[in-house]
Amino acid sequence: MRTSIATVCLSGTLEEKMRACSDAGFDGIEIFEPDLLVSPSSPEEIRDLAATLGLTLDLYQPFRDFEGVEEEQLEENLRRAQAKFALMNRLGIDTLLLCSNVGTATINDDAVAARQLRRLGDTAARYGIKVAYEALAWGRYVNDFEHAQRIVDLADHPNIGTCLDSFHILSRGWDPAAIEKIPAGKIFFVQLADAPELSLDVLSWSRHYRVFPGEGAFDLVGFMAHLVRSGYDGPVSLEIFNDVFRQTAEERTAVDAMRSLIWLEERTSAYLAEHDGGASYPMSLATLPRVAEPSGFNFAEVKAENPETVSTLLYQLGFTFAGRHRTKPVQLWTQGRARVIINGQQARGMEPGISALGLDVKDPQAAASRALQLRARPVNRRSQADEQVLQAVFAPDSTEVFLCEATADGTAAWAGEFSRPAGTGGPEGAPDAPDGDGLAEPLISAIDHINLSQPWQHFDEAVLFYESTLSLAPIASQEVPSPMGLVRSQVMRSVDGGVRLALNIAPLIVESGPESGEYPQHVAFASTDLIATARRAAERGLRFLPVPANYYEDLAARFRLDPAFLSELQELNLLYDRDADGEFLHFYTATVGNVFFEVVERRGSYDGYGAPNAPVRLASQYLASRNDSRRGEG
Ligand SMILES: O=C(O)c1ccc(O)c(O)c1
Ligand SMILES: [Mg+2]
Repeated sequence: MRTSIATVCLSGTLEEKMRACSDAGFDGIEIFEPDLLVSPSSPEEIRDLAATLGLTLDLYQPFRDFEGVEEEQLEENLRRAQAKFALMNRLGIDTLLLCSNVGTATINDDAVAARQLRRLGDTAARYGIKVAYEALAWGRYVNDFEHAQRIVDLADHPNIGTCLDSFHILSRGWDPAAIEKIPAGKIFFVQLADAPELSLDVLSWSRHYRVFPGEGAFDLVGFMAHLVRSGYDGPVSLEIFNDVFRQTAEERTAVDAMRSLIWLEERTSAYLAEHDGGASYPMSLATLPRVAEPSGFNFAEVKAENPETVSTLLYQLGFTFAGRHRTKPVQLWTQGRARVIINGQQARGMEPGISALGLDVKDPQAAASRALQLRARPVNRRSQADEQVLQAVFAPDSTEVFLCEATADGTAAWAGEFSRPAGTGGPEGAPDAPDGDGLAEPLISAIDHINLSQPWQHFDEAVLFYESTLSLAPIASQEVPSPMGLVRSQVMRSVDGGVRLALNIAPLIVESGPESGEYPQHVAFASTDLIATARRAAERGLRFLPVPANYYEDLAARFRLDPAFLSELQELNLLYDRDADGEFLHFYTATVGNVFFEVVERRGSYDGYGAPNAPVRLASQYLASRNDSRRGEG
């Protein structure tokens, strides 16, 4: 598949955009006319730069408001087109995008539009140029790709064909299956865009909210399948009008864009293999190493200059100090299959915070290879010759994601690098935890989920990253009110729930709030007996996140709870939720730096995260941080 991207997707100058597209690995670009008009480079210089960068110049766009006009206006439009054809000859671009008329059309007659397009085709032919006619979703008379195709058919000119744009087709609800009926030779260009579901006029939706494939709600795999079946084999180009992308560093957006196309190509290939058997088509689709979804969390890592700020909480939650790393200032704390690494390296002056997570995968090499092919940035951590070489990549928010080998017995292959000298207690400053706590089974069995706050600008990118590189699927997102703003929460999970990541857009109060990316994040542990876990933690002096009495009055009103149970919840600052599938009990620790912990117990088949309780947590944390900063001032 030949990949292309419109320069309108990116920030920067035309020259910067071109370099970013080349670096990200695109085959070609569409030049968006306003980008050329403001460039100090001549058309010839742009042509040379493209050649140097190894980019093809696939399309010049957009040409507007041509057809369906009175005769006098048509002559004017042809003159205007001729000037652009001459310019395109200098650029070395052979295809022009013509949008269906949104402004000057006064004649609603396909025969007239077709006749006028034929005249345009005659002029274009003299310059060796093809015109790709695109039905804009808000076109005056032509807003449906099948209608545009009928006009192209009527025009019946070798230099007049169609441009298909997934946004205009899917936003209007047109059936993309009709693409298969268009003769491949008549599809001159294809543009792709995804978009979130919004109730908005199509023009505003298109100009501000388009996103890369996989970041929105459109079925682009289905769209691509129809396109491939049509026999089309030209460029597949991204055309994303998005306010955020236009403000983001162009290198970053170009990588996000490339990832979306690589992923879409793979998905389309898999879809066609499943639905069309061995059929072969002119467009060849590249695939990636197929990897199974991760089966669980291998570890969570917290960076902390003073490890005891974090290890104290872990001890109170019943974790055991499992040892110190042979060569680094790194501690391992475990309970059941839950492992938390406290990393003191390069942590000077930093608030404690989640720095890495490990996922259990079947084949770490294959998983890493897939992630790298999807343009993930590799993490290069120095390791000794006799240590496990761990595969890791950076998530968009810079969290390091380690791809670890899943073991049948739930042990970690790297754990042997940690040891606890015999006869010694816990690490200095942290209380020791007696092994096993005298219990047959640990109360905490595993990491249930990890919650990462995302800078709002990179939220869509993060969703696509986790879906494409790690095969986690997004479930419907939720909005939770907090005193600092609405928090959008998007859970990405494996099918069996072994891995659950909750991505939150961190609300920001610009003057006094935490910096983006420093909003507290948390690790949630699964307990088999939440009340016992909480009692032990209380005995060990845990600072629970306080829950207001109003909450428990509301609980009593909503659920008929046994009064003794209710007062036990209240006494321990526990939260409660129930749905048709089961019950959910949970509590939160106080926050240290930028991290806190949660413990959850799922009863029955409860599969959520206690969303109705999230506002309580956010408000309580807000209050606690206010009090902390007031104490700091006094
Ligand atoms: O919003 C527009 O004007 C516009 C221009 C060119 C396109 O290809 C398109 O899809 C939209
Ligand atoms: Mg378009």
